[in-house]
Amino acid sequence: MSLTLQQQLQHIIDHKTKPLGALGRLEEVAMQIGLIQQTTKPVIQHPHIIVFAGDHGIATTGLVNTFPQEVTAQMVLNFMHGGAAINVFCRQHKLTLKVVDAGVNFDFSSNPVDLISAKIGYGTKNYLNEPAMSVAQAQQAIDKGKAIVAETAASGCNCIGLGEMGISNTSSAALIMSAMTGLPVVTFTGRGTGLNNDQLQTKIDTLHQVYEKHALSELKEKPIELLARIGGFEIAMMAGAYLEAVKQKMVVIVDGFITTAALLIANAIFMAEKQKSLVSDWKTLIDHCIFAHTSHEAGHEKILGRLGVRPLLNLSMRLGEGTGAALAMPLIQSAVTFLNEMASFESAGVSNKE
Ligand SMILES: Cc1cc2ncn([C@H]3O[C@H](COP(=O)(O)O)[C@@H](O)[C@H]3O)c2cc1C
Ligand SMILES: O=C(O)c1cccnc1
Repeated sequence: MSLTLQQQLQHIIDHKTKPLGALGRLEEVAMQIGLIQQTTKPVIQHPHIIVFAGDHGIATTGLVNTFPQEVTAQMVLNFMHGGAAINVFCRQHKLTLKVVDAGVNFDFSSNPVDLISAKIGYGTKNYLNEPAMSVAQAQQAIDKGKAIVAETAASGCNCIGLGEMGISNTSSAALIMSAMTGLPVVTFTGRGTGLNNDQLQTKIDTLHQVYEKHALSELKEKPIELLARIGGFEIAMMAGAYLEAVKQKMVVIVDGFITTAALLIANAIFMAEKQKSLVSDWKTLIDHCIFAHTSHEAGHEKILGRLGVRPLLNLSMRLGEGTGAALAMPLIQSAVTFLNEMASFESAGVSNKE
């Protein structure tokens, strides 16, 4: 009887010159990548980090954030000039970094920078008063995210980490997690970029109000409507990016808190399409994802538990930008390298256990 791919991979891993299971989580990652690429000899080619930036209308109220909205645009320029944390880690690990203007409240046209322009609008509307965007805009952002990843795949990349920049986007992420799980919004409301206790309470009260106003508890199975009410352009674009990356059979690395919220949206879209059998040959979106790290932001651990996944790292980081994904990349490359290059007991003439 012929072995399944999973059995073949397990056999190769178990016959490397090491005690059984001694490479721990790296063995799981090697197996996962082999299954994603449907081969016993997987490769990581031209790994990319793509950072999506967008502004949030709620940021202008100061009720949920400490930093002003302008910081989003300022950080995009910092990315372009190579000075942010994500630039440093991408340079260190030889990752290609792309930055996308998904909807920043700034006109970058006079800046001669290598920025992918995909602006859906100059920031979302303030969802305390009205929906953040139209359903058409949410859909447009998803489609744009798909197109950007399709282009990246066509350039020869088969491994991608997504990152984001958008002042106040921990609030959208918290609302999405709450709507998707049915758990109270307070479970997912954290200090973001550094709120003190009083400011945190104001954020919790504000988001609770938003949750009720937009009846978010009814939108668990309407991810695009949910995005339209309280999303961000960068979150919607990342959701599209995840969908396309999985379709392209890329290895997908999930960064932190906000990127996980975008993944929840993508997964809900995926499940709806699966039910309509539009994607019958796919398994689940989550199977294609390697979770880089547990963010320090409140609730990330809980949502990861709900998804049944265990990230590779826990460094108490709470930055975003794709930094956790960039740091996980060398581990992912090591998983593939040991699978391809390590000798087996047979080839090295090393005696295996009796
Ligand atoms: C200088 C600076 C650089 C950042 N890089 C990522 N974020 C992170 O913090 C923001 C979300 O936190 P909140 O919801 O509390 O505003 C996002 O832009 C996220 O990527 C940053 C935030 C700041 C201030
Ligand atoms: O983990 C994240 O993605 C995160 C946490 C706090 C602020 N910005 C991003």
